[in-house]
Amino acid sequence: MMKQLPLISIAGLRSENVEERRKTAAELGRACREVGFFYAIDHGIPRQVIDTAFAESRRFFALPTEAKQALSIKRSPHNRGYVAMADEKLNPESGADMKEAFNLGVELPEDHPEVVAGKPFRGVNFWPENLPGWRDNMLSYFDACLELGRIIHRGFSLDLGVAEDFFASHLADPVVTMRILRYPASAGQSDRRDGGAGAHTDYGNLTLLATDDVAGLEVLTRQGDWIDAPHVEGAFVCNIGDCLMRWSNDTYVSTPHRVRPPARERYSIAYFLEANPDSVVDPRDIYPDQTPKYEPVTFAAYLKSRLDATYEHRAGEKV
Ligand SMILES: O=C(O)CCC(=O)C(=O)O
Ligand SMILES: [Fe+2]
Repeated sequence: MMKQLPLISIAGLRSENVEERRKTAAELGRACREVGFFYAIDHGIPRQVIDTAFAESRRFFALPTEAKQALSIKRSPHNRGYVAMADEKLNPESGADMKEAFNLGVELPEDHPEVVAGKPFRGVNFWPENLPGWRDNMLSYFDACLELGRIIHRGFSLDLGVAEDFFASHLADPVVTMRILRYPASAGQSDRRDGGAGAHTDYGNLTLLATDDVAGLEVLTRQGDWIDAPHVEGAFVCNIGDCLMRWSNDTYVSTPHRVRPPARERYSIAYFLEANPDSVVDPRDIYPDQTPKYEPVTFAAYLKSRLDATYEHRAGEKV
């Protein structure tokens, strides 16, 4: 039985030498086919950028409730803003998630033509007031993750046998959801194993998750066992989302995971790298000779269908 997730040094993906890149890509590929999760070390994002993002996250969640509610996701048709405790059910068949979250997307100015046109997922970010430096620090983390996510996709391309830059155009102007998360201490009150975040798969291509040292995340292996995904110093927990599973005609797997109510207050930052809204996700582009298991779909249409199922406040919305 698989007891722990694979740990992969991804420094080789930045090598000039294609053989080095291929070697790392093959390791990634194995993990993505077998469990859909891996720890990435030697990822190149400075520790200080990550530590600062966590410090800023604490600063945000410590704001008074009214200040957070003023930035509510319910005011954004673009999946940005604050999600209050118990407002989300990642597993609709289970209870509400005991967590609060704040979502950021790609930073766009108010006068950006796609923002003006009201294009789905192309809205402005909500920024908290009176937190000097917060925006810049969060955007530094955001940009570092975007670069890392693109590099990991080059590894996926090498492994899947398409051109190394296959995903580059699909990630040129992508939808990204970066979400800072806070799970309150459960104080032994909840015996729901999924009380922090209900069992779910992620929606996009690749998730880069940074955790603090409080345990909670669990992953369902293909053999049907829930295993712990403990914090590993200096590593991102990376996982494949449903969109990449679909794109790769189920070659890579998107794996259910959940967060149990933590013993102590827990913070994490999930970075969901998705695709350009207009990118057509078509398995035939990767495997022209296989029978496609899925119809082509634009990324935006796909994401909308998934979000509508997760949030009651979105029910019946156009975007
Ligand atoms: O907080 C975590 O460790 C995981 C969060 C997660 O799976 C998600 O937000 O999709
Ligand atoms: Fe997740």
